[in-house]
Amino acid sequence: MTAHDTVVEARGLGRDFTVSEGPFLRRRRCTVSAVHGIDLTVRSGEIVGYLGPNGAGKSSTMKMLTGILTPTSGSLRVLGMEPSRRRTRLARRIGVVFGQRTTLWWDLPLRDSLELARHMYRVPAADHARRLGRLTELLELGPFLDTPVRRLSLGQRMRGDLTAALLHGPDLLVLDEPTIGLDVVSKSAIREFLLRLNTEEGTTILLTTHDLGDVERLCERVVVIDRGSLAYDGSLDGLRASMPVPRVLTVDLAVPAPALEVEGARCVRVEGPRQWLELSDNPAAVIARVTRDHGVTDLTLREPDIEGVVAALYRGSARTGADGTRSLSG
Ligand SMILES: Nc1ncnc2c1ncn2[C@@H]1O[C@H](COP(=O)(O)OP(=O)(O)OP(=O)(O)O)[C@@H](O)[C@H]1O
Repeated sequence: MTAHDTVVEARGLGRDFTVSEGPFLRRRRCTVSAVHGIDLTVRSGEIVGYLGPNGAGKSSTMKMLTGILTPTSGSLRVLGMEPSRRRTRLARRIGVVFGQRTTLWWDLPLRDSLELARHMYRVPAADHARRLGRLTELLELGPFLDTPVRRLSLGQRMRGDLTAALLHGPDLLVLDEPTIGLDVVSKSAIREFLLRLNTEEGTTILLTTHDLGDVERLCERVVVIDRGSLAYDGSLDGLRASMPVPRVLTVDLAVPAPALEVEGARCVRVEGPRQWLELSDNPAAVIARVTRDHGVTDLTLREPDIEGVVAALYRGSARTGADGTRSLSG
């Protein structure tokens, strides 16, 4: 596969659901449009974050990409195949991990679960042994390969699920919230592993996440979807620049004081000795001013999380990014 191969090609992709609404006996059938008019091209070797608020249509898109759901409009090709018609063939070339579900057998040792995955994907024994050896090393599975899955921690289970999804050497890895519920160390281990997988094996990765840390560490490109349609496709910096969401500095004063007046900041909340300042200047300059003029016991700087950025996008402040990224109003 060359670097310019297209892995995902969606044009005008849509999925409607028919649902019953209203009180009993007066129920009406109506159509919910979960996804509509999505144009998306993902090229080989990219890591793309697919972001959006709850109910935006992320899972529905992922299910169409993996062939679980059939689109109701538009066209979709994944690795040159129409997913819903070539689900089994496609499954041999993609890996899928849903962070909140496991594909591992609860009562079996991890090693046996992975052996079953080998049979499901019909991976030759020698290939399996080679890949399992490599993944065991990279994901440090050794200490718990013989532990039943039900006794694994969430972080260990996620490493097991990633291994199961990668043993057949897929070209595309689809991840739904891969770090949800994990502690900081486990999150970091998973992110570093995914980066290595991408750079060393060229695996294309498409992931949904609500964690800005995942996006910042992994995704050069983010695609934002809201209310079923594409809202942004470009870099994270471009997204941030196109809608500045203020950073907030929390200041703990030695003694309670009225709202601080500091150049480059605006006090938005006071609670006893603690104050929250929205910054319009660079944080270092504001921190220098605050500590020069006031007795401060602690300072915390909070970056806007991805939900905040996405929410701002839908308060109508989106513009076209300076780096050529685009944003469409939803
Ligand atoms: N099987 C279904 N039947 C009816 N409506 C559905 C079905 N699946 C999804 N929807 C609706 O489609 C819309 C998009 O849902 P989807 O699960 O794709 O969003 P999401 O972005 O993945 O949300 P979350 O972040 O909460 O998982 C929602 O309004 C949801 O209620």
